[in-house]
Amino acid sequence: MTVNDVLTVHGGTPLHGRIRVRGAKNLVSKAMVAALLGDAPSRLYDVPRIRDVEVVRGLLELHGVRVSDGAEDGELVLDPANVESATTDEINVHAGSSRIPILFCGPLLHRLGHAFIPDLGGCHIGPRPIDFHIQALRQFGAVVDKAPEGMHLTAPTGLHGTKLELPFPSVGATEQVLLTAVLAEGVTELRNAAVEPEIIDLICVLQKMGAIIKVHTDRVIEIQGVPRLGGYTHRPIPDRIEAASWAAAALATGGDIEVYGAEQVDMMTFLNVFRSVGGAYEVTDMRPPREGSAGTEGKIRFWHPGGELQAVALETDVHPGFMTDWQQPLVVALTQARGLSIVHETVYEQRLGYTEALNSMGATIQVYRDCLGGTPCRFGRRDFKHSAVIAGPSKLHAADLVIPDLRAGFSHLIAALAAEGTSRVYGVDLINRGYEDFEAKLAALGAHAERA
Ligand SMILES: CC(=O)N[C@H]1[C@@H](OP(=O)(O)OP(=O)(O)OC[C@H]2O[C@@H](n3ccc(=O)[nH]c3=O)[C@H](O)[C@@H]2O)O[C@H](CO)[C@@H](O)[C@@H]1O
Ligand SMILES: C=C(OP(=O)(O)O)C(=O)O
Repeated sequence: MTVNDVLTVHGGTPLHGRIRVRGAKNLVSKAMVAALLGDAPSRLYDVPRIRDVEVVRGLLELHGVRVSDGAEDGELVLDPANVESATTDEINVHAGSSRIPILFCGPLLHRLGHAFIPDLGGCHIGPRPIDFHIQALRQFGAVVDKAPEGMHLTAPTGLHGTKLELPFPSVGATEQVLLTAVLAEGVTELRNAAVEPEIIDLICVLQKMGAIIKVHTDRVIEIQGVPRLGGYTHRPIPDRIEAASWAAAALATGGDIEVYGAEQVDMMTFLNVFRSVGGAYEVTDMRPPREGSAGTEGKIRFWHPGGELQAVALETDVHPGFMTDWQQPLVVALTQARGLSIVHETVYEQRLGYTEALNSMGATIQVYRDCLGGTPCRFGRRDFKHSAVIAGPSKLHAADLVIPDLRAGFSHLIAALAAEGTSRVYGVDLINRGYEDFEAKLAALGAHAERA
């Protein structure tokens, strides 16, 4: 953290105005990796300027992919004509910066026959093992060696389709299988796959490149390996996590925010909870251009309609459940709801640590080891405080806060904006990992915040 990595936030002003979300962090970075699999350039639109994109761009360039900006703002052209090896030292510059490097395994094995993967970064919200990834890669025929400096992989006899079943519908492991299976010889069947909208969008990207992928019911995905893939041209799904984060900010501060680019279909579960808490929203669909009239972009307007917010019980879950990344920002709004809200976090075992900071601002949140909900969960009767009871409404007051991870960071920011007085939020640069231009957006919404 640098001395300048601090935001002074003067709270108590409702956020009002409009912002725009671009391509989803959790799709864009994977689509960029997918470009490695093609033998022709790919074109990706609406790429946000966020840290994870910079990391993936750096790693691709180290491996010989020419990445250039296209004519449109946010357009990237990725040319994999000269894929080449990079040294472990060069790659390790990106150690600890993102989770995406693990997805380079399959594409690099296909293109180079070997791969080196640095230690992963990402949010500290539990141990986040990669055992499903390694097990899957081994089943495809990869030899995986873990070393102190990172992970080395080879594929002495190539990669071959296989039958897999994930112990939990992991997003990353499903992507790992997709990015490996598309060029593997033969058929791959993946059971208990994740089916998040970002996964479906990645499948669309791969299909545009020439892949054959069937999504069956009951979380089964079948991939028919093909001998070659071309490039793609793709406009990604919008960032539903960022959209929900601004929605939570509108509710917590008593404000009114129009989120351009937000799409209802990917946010249905969030919208139901938002309405149950007492938030109001209005969906305006995108209008395609017609003869004589320009098209208009879709948006969702989120606002606090006045009156009291109501407590809710919610459980985070894999899609189509309530997404775990929506949890932290929404909990800030729940501190303003009357009654006892219950949150059962079933995806990550340690994603409630940030509630201590909210308590230091006047919230009343108690965390429990028990499962406070009916969704079967891997963390019950173990030493993980993964359920929370939030008693509200609480008057929040200013505090000094240190940002622990991306979504908790955004929730600290919302809490500081909702609180009376002036807070200092340390480590705000972490928020750039997943929220494009968040300081400019805050200013556009009328927030009073300045660096240091
Ligand atoms: C870059 C990206 O897209 N990040 C998203 C992705 O993370 P990521 O892909 O890392 O999340 P996973 O879906 O893989 O993780 C879900 C759960 O499975 C466990 N697990 C996962 C892999 C494994 O090999 N072993 C294992 O035990 C994890 O510890 C976690 O408890 O999906 C998460 C769940 O929607 C989101 O919160 C993250 O924003
Ligand atoms: C957990 C998250 O991301 P990552 O997997 O990149 O750490 C997130 O975006 O909230």
